[in-house]
Amino acid sequence: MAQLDIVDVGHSYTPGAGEKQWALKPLRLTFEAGKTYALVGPSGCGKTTLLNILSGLVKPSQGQVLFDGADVTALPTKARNIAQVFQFPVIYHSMTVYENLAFPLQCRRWDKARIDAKVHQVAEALDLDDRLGQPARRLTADDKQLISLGRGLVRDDVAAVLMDEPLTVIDPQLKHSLRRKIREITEQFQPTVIYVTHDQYEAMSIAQEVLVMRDGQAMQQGTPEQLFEAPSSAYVGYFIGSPAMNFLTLDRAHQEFTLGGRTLAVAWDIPESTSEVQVGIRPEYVKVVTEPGPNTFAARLRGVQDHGPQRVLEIDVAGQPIKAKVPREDGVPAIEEFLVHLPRAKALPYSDGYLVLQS
Ligand SMILES: Nc1ncnc2c1ncn2[C@@H]1O[C@H](COP(=O)(O)OP(=O)(O)OP(=O)(O)O)[C@@H](O)[C@H]1O
Repeated sequence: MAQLDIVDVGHSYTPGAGEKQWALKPLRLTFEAGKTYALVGPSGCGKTTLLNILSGLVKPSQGQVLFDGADVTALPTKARNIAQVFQFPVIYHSMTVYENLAFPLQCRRWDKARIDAKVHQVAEALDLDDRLGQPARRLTADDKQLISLGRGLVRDDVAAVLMDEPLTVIDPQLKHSLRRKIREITEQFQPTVIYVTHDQYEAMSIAQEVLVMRDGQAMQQGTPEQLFEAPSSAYVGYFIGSPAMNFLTLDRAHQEFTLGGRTLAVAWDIPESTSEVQVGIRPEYVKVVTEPGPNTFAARLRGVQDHGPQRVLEIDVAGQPIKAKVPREDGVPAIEEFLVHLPRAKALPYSDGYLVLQS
């Protein structure tokens, strides 16, 4: 498995049209060997373009693609030694499940015993071991896609496994277990995986690192925890997490920040020249409390959404709408006006849509 580096890679499908036409704005990225990465973002943000640049399907307008330090930018897909899994299963219907999994290894002239051991290992990980003798054409679309995944993961000599929305055809009921299976398999076999999805849950549950994209730009790369706890922009705060992160506009006098006339006790040091400051706080950290104290603010209940084991309270604080995600057993505040606590450690400063970094 290889480390993949993107060095000042940018791409425009309309060469010569200028910067505004970038499908992928020039960027530098490193995908470390043996890790699983998700590229996530809305339709048209450049995920597939980046994946296709890695696979060699698209030659970038500028920059270099390195596999373990070797420049592969000019190499075609076939010469890059990668495995690809697409939205729809790519399998041989005339072959059995076993033959489908063994085929890429036979092509690489592995000996029979080694192929047999590997096929059984991967089939077991995918829960396909009881169906190895079945003709692949008889399988459901879900199981066919499992074989596609298996074929991608069976070769441990590939530089990387590139997956483009591989769970699109999967029954929603099965998606959850398949995500878990992909996570288990990648932990077991440790391939370098680049996984494209527009679904934040999929990205956060499968990948060790997630790259959030917007308009051909990498907005933030980090672990699921980093993206949740410290979004570097309001965009990432909105895109990751459900409901989205709350943003409340503050009044300020030098380094004193207030909300509806009450002080928000935070240890921020924000330049005076910084325009409008907002506090960003995840709905999970907004707590309904009964006793006034530091960082408690008067709140008014506007509505309640039922999210199964949790409830989302729609609240007004100082005339601004926010949401609180609370365990179901906490119940709904019995009165329309109550207090919410915004914990200092979870309150982050934003200005002009970006996190204001603290020294
Ligand atoms: N072959 C192409 N020719 C011209 N423009 C293209 C081509 N492929 C993609 N684009 C444009 O490049 C931009 C990025 O598209 P890309 O397919 O990489 O995004 P994406 O995030 O993968 O979206 P989706 O999830 O819809 O596939 C979009 O504006 C798209 O319209």
